[in-house]
Amino acid sequence: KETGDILVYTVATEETNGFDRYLDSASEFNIQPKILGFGHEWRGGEVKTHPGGGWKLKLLKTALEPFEGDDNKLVLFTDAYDVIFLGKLDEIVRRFHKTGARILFGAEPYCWPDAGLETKYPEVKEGKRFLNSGMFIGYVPEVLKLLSRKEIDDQDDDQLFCTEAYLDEKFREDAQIKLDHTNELFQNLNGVAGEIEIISKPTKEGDIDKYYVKNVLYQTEPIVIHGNGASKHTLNYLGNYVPNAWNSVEGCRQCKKGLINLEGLPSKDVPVVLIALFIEHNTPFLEEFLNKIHNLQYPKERIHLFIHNAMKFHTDHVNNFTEKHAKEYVTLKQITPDDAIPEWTARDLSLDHCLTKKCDIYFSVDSIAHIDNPYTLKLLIEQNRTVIAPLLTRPGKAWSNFWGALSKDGFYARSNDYMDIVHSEKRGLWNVPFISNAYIINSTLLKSRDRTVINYTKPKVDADMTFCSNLRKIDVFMYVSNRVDFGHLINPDNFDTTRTEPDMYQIFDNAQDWEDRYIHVDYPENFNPEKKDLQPCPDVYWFPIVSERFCNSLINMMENFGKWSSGTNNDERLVGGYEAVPTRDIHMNQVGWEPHWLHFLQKYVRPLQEKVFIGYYHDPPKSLMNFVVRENYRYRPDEQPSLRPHHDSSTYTINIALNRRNVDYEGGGCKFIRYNCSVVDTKQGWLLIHPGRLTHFHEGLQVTNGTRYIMISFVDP
Ligand SMILES: O=C(O)CCC(=O)C(=O)O
Ligand SMILES: [Fe+2]
Repeated sequence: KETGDILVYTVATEETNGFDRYLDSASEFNIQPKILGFGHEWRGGEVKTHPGGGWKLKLLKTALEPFEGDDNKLVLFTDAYDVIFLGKLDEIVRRFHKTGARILFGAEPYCWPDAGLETKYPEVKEGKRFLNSGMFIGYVPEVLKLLSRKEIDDQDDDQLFCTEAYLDEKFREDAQIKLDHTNELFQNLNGVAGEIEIISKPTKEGDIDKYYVKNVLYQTEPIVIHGNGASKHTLNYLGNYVPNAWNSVEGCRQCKKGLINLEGLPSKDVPVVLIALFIEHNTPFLEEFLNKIHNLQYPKERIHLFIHNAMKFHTDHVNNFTEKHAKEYVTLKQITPDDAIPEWTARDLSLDHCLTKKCDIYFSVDSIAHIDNPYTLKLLIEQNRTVIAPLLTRPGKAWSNFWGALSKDGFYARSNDYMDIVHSEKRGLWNVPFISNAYIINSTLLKSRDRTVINYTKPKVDADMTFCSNLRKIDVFMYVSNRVDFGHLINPDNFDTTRTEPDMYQIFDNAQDWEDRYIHVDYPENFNPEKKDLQPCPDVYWFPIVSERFCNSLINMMENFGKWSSGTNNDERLVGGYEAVPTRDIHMNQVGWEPHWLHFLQKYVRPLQEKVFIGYYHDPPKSLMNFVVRENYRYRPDEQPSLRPHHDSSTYTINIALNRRNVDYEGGGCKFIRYNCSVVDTKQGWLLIHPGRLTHFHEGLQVTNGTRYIMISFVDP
């Protein structure tokens, strides 16, 4: 059989993620390459592939010399770190024989490293014209002839060496050297990403779809691919699917490779983790961010904490957290706004701090990254990759913490599968060129290179971009996983910390977080068909709607604003300037919160209204009068602690109790005169909803002690 007579060689001095992938792809097809140069200092120049691969060719020459007289022996030589096999050796050999060459090189669109040689190249009718030395196959005698054609130095450029041989017409003809112009066998990826597609089709056996690389320009399916030059990320992208990294039956096959299991390990044996938290910007819902970190299911006696807080606004949040919880962790290192340490430095410091603490795992989390899944840390460690991020997205948006592709200048570009990944229509493990906001790093990487290689610091460049660019340079793969849901990203864009209670204003930008904090935990129960609606008086309904936190925040917003109305009939805030039944109040628009409130009415109140007052639809609900009433008990007769009987100018009115009867105040309540029915036992965060006109003539009852706050809206006046 032909394949017994082929030698497969590569050169690699050390293990890298790319080398592991090369070996994995080889073993997928039972190819057993011989590795030359392993464990040696690289002697082929600074860039590991080229220029300066003379040493590679010398190693190959030495390896082939024992086979010199073996006229029928073939040799397949490829780079290692940036090559993937997509087919079996006998198929590779078959395609080689079809070309009639004695040596076949892969081709590429660039005349490199010496563009001046372009005119010396034979013209081609179709395909790429220039030689690339990263992949070739040939008969041993001819390959040895090629390698002996001239003296080679370690530092020489291997591609130039092979190019000169090819451009020597007599030599080319004698040795029958050809280029694989149209990618029948070899595909160099640099500059041709637009010709390459991932296709899926059933295997010969039938019942499973697998992925293949297709060159759609030449309609070929090359079976050895090479991420030469700037095309490493194209190769990484393809490597997410081929060879058999994905298929229609098993989904993400590469996800299941190399896993470790922490389940059942005693705490003392689980990896030591440094969790590094970065608060570099004012961020909504920071308390929840910290709590989610604290809720991670991982032994705290194996966790060191590092917190860089650059924002004064968050000092109390961080201090409250550390005062409460720091003791539970092995150590805590805190950098405060007063330390005035810039982000870049803090991030670099945290890497060193991890090593100081003899960490096994570094886990970096930015303040916008909400790790909702408490198993995230454990799952990421078990995935056992050098660098891996949990996929985090802005809910309902295309925004995420990874880039699927890179533009030429190293910025964001969208990959074909980006939306499928962001929306988790495809779940798996994705090798991508940029991750941020939350990721773990195996400390073996941090130990293997110092801060001159792995760091965040480059003047005027974003810290994450610098970091990822550094990792790309040393061939470290960055994975993002969406195997399960891990969490989401906060949108900090419109966070106005000059407001009192700024998170209350986040109902639009961070809707889910807003709901989690400010909507009553029992709100969904209002829609449970098994439950009977509470009706304390005829056509007055009673529902839990907002949290205690909401109530306190709204009171705080109003008290901080402080300009309570006088409670007289003259009210310059109203169009007519006259209020027949005045209260001491502050309107929502006075604190810039009316749009938020109207949205709240539409999203949370309207469904309740539609449920109890059947047949009335008014979407969105309109309301001009939205205000918080403060009723102080005073002995002075001119302070009105009650409200005389009246109708509201509304189709329906909502009335939310913001504080606690018999704790914060006594008395108070609302009496519906027509039914001789009062609601006095109001509950904080609960809403009363009743018709405004005709039937529900009502009065506010006397507050007999303390201060009562209620939130009122006259809906659809
Ligand atoms: O005090 C109450 O609960 C009733 C308030 C009221 O009816 C109003 O503000 O229009
Ligand atoms: Fe009223």
